[in-house]
Amino acid sequence: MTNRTLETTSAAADFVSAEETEPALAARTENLSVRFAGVPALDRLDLRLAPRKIHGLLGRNGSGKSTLAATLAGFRRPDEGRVLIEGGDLGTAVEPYENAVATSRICLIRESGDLIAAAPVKHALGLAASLRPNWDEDLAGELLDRFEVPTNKKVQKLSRGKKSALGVVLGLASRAPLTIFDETYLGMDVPSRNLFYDALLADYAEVPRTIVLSTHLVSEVSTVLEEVVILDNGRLVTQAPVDALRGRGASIVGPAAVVDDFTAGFTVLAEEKLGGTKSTTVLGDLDPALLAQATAAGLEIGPVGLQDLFVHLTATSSKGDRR
Ligand SMILES: Nc1ncnc2c1ncn2[C@@H]1O[C@H](COP(=O)(O)OP(=O)(O)OP(=O)(O)O)[C@@H](O)[C@H]1O
Repeated sequence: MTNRTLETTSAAADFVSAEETEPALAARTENLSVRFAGVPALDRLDLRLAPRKIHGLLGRNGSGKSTLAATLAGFRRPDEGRVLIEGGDLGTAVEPYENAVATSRICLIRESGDLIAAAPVKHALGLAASLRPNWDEDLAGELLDRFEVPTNKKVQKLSRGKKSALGVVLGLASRAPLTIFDETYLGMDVPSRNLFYDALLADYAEVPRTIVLSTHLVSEVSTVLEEVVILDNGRLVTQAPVDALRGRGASIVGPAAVVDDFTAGFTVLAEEKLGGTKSTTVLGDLDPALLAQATAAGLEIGPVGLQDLFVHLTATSSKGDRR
């Protein structure tokens, strides 16, 4: 056996053992409804979050993302239906609400931070270390340095961006089998958010676990996500792997007149023109004959952008009964 084969075999073995030994939780909702003063924020949701995947929870403002995140984490009791969490050392499926063991395995980081404002940052870190069974002190230190979060300051004295960064540090270093970031990183500037995405992917590769990123910054997170849940008006619009979603349409690029000719009859999601070149994003399947025709006409075909699809799906769904 060559060295290279040996290395490959050992890397594969490491991967398999990480898959088998690292804790990760699966979650599902069954007919889940949550109402505020009788108005549904979540309306009969049935969805599944597979373990060891990075899920995007996408929706426009007020679509129910935060309510779903809080209910998944056991912060809120469903009005109807249920949330079930399973896997890891939890054994069979359990409802997280008022379940101390389950909630210690779920880390929800919210924009509000849920931190004691008057306490120093190091107090928040100490509390997380005592509550989180998988807390990684070294990772926390490394991330605090990277995001330049001062640990002696009181939480309330941090800028919005540094508070968000503290949330990211707490969320990642907790290494919880189900980790949910509810738009926490939105207070961070673009370079810091990029640092977050890099840190998330690097740590996820080391300790694969179930991650949920709730956001409306769809294009920015699209390269990080494996699975997507789209909500609108408290209802599930779609749930699918990112690749499958991207296959629901295509972007066609080429000379404007040729693109217009080719895309006539398709539902157009987006159009962009630069000089004589045009890019049109369409919905629908391009069969092999059409693809061959496009290539012969000198057109370039690519997958549909997640953002274009998101805008289309939520716009269509919102035409119904808005609350
Ligand atoms: N505590 C509350 N009291 C009353 N209504 C609420 C409460 N929390 C949420 N809602 C309502 O529930 C619906 C869903 O809100 P939610 O915050 O879950 O949406 P979201 O997708 O997270 O929105 P955003 O992207 O703006 O944060 C909205 O209509 C909102 O007004």
